Amino acid sequence: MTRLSVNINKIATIRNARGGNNPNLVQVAIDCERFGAQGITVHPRPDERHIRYQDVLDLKDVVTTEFNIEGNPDDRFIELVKRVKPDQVTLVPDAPDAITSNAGWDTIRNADHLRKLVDTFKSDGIRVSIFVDADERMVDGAKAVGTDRIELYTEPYATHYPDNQEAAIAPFVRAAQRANEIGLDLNAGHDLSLENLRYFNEQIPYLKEVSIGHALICDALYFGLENTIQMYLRCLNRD
Ligand SMILES: CC(=O)[C@@H](O)[C@H](O)COP(=O)(O)O
Ligand SMILES: NCC(=O)COP(=O)(O)O
Repeated sequence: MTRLSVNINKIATIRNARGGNNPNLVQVAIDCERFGAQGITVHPRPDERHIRYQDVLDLKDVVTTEFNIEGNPDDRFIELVKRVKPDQVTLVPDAPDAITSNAGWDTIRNADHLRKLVDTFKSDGIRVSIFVDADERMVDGAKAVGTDRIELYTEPYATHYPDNQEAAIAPFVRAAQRANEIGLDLNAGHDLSLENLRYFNEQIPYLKEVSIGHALICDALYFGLENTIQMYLRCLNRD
């Protein structure tokens, strides 16, 4: 079964637009779980343009499914994650000024750095996932630094899916097979949507979890949050 973790960054974006507490991020997280989400993902960024560090502390007390914190492991992020002790931390190499995540780690060039990070989080009992492109060398590099999981960066899949599904999925199938062969569990995320999710999940049987934010929150404007989460869950149902 592939689990759906709802990324609530965009809820914080809307809240921050007016400076108050509407929508209430904590209540939305509780409601996402009530509507069927099997995890909550947040991606605090140094400028706190959506998720604030305080939000992560507040969410720790209410998330009852899987809590996944994603981000670039600078000192403040490391301290936050070690304080909150979520179920999973996903390490993402995004620059502070990036509009959104735009690449996976070079797990070979950054091996020493990643190994230390993996050790520090695992020593606190936090599962570690490393964000990587669909490249078997990067998958092998992730395994070598001791991570529990990888998250495949799916933006290239989402971009090419409308033109050629088979070509778009091919590198992801190869990377997923490699991860499975060497005993790495597999997550995926970025720009997954109602259009492209079902095919991705069908083609990659080893998938443990997808984290989805942008498209899901956009869809919720039309279909409502409960309906939308149920629609995404149906895309993940392989029966
Ligand atoms: C790692 C990843 O792909 C997502 O966390 C994505 O970066 C969402 O972040 P934003 O909501 O800031 O775009
Ligand atoms: N890890 C990916 C994520 O959390 C959500 O990415 P997106 O759906 O907002 O592109």
